[in-house]
Amino acid sequence: METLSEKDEFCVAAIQTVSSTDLHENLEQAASLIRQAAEQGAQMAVLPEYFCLMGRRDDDKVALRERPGKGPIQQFLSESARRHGLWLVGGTLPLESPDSGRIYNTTLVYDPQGSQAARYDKIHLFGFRRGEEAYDESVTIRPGGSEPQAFEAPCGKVGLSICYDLRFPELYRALGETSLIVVPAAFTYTTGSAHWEILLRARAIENQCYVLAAAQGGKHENGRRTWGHSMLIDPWGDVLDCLPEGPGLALGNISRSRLEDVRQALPALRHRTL
Ligand SMILES: O=C(O)CCC(=O)C(=O)O
Repeated sequence: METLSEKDEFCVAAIQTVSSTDLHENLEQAASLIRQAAEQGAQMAVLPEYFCLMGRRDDDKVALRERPGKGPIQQFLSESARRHGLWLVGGTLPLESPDSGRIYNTTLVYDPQGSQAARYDKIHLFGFRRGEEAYDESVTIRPGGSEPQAFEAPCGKVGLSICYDLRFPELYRALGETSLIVVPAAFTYTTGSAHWEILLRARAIENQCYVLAAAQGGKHENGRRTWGHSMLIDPWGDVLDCLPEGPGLALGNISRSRLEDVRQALPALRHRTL
């Protein structure tokens, strides 16, 4: 496996979608964007939360749930990773849970051979109510256990998180030192326009690592509006690339020397006392 010490840069892409209520259509959109990412040199691609379905009803995703290791969404992810020879962070998909009527909202990661390399079940479940707008994920989603999850890739340790997790900095601290944090998301237009970029940049600055956030971004068939602004942020907190709206990619390089420069110049990680 080629590592960053042999070649300093590792190219990553955040894929932004505007997913519909149709699984087939969504997988086609994802396939085309993964291909574009590979053509542009990405060695890792991250899909957004619920890239496979933005249903009309909350429990549409429950109906789509798969058993671990079986099912069309997992097959699609594994084949896509292998076909393009890249690391694929598979946004999120619904996996069965022990609760009847509730699923896990899960990120599965595949290596360039198409083998599953990591699994993370979303821990923090989004709840929001203001005026007409209301969400309560806990009705259809069972929270994952409180163990943070990460995997090793050529760019170093990659920490996993999903959407609303972004508001809980203790999760990222619990991951330990990472080169990259990935955030598949579907932030709402309302909360995203207020908080998304600030939270992402804060996580990059305080953990002195890259943050790659792949979002849903646009007006969906089910009436929901998502904020988009998929982006790559460097360990200094600079936004390297950002896609405001619509399907597409935010792309850039992870550089080990950039990570080391920032951590050496400002050794905040070593100054922690708690
Ligand atoms: O935290 C937020 O504002 C949005 C979170 C969200 O949309 C989600 O977790 O699905």
